[in-house]
Amino acid sequence: MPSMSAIDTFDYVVFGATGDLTMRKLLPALYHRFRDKQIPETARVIGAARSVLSDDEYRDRADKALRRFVKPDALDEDLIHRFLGMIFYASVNGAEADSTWENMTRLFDDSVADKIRVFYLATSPELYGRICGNLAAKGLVTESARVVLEKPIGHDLDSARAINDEVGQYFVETKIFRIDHYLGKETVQNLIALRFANPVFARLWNADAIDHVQITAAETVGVEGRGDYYDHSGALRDMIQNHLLQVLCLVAMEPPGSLDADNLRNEKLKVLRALKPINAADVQHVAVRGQYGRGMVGKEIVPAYLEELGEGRQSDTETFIAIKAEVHSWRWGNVPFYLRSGKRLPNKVSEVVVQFRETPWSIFNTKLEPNRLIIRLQPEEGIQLSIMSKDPGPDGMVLRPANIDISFEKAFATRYPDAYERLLMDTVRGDPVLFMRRDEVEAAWTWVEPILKAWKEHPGTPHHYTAGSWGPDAARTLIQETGHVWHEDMK
Ligand SMILES: NC(=O)C1=CN([C@@H]2O[C@H](COP(=O)(O)OP(=O)(O)OC[C@H]3O[C@@H](n4cnc5c(N)ncnc54)[C@H](OP(=O)(O)O)[C@@H]3O)[C@@H](O)[C@H]2O)C=CC1
Ligand SMILES: O=C1O[C@H](COP(=O)(O)O)[C@@H](O)[C@H](O)[C@H]1O
Repeated sequence: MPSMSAIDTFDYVVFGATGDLTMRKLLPALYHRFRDKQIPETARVIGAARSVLSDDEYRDRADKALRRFVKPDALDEDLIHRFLGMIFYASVNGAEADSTWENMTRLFDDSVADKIRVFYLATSPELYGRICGNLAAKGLVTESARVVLEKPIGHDLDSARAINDEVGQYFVETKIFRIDHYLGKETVQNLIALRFANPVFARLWNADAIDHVQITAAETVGVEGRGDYYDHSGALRDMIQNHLLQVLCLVAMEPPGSLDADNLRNEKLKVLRALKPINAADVQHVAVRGQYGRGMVGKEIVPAYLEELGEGRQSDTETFIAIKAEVHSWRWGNVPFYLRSGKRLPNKVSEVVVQFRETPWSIFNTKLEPNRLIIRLQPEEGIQLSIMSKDPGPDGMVLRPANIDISFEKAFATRYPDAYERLLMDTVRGDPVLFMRRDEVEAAWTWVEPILKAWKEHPGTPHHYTAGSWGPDAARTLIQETGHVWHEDMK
């Protein structure tokens, strides 16, 4: 995979330039790359949205966003000033052919034909096809142009296919970058290193040695200002269909022949296609959905989901989900993969827990805990291996679990770039290895679709959980049925 070396100059056009994602993630990511001298000063960032703003008015918003979302120690007045000078704004409705496209096209009048041009679509996905069609009709899609599609790609399999078909009319697959920011996280990429650069794990990575795997993405936040989007989406679409399934793929895939994009993505695709299909009758046994009520996260009393949505709103959208998945392959036999994600949980933590099988026989009086490999994706990125160890002392062979603990922060003493920094640079480089191919996205939708359908046909109320707890009791029961416990309950 490529390193963070200087990249060629480019024009980066962001549709959705006034939105939350651009302000919170994209502009800070570009600023950081500029600060590290990766982006040349001849590059341009062109914001596009319907709001009518001058370049300076938009720069003013960008300035505020940087001061709010970049850590103070990375803010430098001279750098900010120079970075803002690279930003332009075009007021245009990307979905309308007869909108004010001249605001954008004039910015390219003098542009060199082969300058790299990236169109990043940070709008609602229903607009992707129309925006691409209009870009093509206005002559903006040059040989060196590529398009970045934010997740979610669609709302279900049909809409994902429709978006892929539409965008595919204007960009060939190799020029389409479907972003899943989890793949840009250093620790998620490190799963590949852990598995394929360390034979000690490689030889144990199968059903003979592994009892089960837990993949958790827990958040303390609620839906913040994104209630309208979230209520239409829910945790299954928002987190499982993309981020957690991508992590599962990296944990479960066979070794790719190389790190070439298609080799890697072919292996991930095989995992998605090997997931045991969930039929309608199974849904209630393998998937638990929950919605948070009022509670306490840390020291803060927080409102219920319905209160956050707004007065009088009713909703059966899930803010928590736990699923038992199985990968039907020789390697994984009957190893359950438990996936779990939720908002308003006690801690912000994303992790993979690989629990190994118990010893076949014990010569000790102490109960032996199974070995566990905990890959902490965020925060406090690192790896922990819990092993049974002799308790020091004269009392004989008393054993207790102890941890081999690697903190990446201590081991590598470096700043962890935000996932978007890496991914945005890859879109300029034209490197698709950390982006989802069309068939992967559609395979992921194919797997989650029966759950979505079952919930639609039998709406029911999601299980209640109190904000600040680890989700509904039913999630505990789901995993206990196969004799397992969630990681936080093991302690
Ligand atoms: N926010 C986040 O943390 C994440 C967001 N995403 C995805 O990114 C996308 C954007 O999310 P977010 O920033 O939160 O959304 P927002 O609602 O905050 O922003 C939407 C943006 O799109 C612009 N817009 C809407 N319609 C048009 C149009 N017809 N032509 C041009 N611009 C338009 C809006 O500006 P205006 O009204 O001025 O046109 C605004 O800038 C969504 O697909 C979301 O699911 C994915 C992961 C995380
Ligand atoms: O894509 C999304 O991810 C975030 C969680 O990302 P993380 O990097 O903080 O783990 C989630 O809050 C949001 O709802 C979802 O759309």
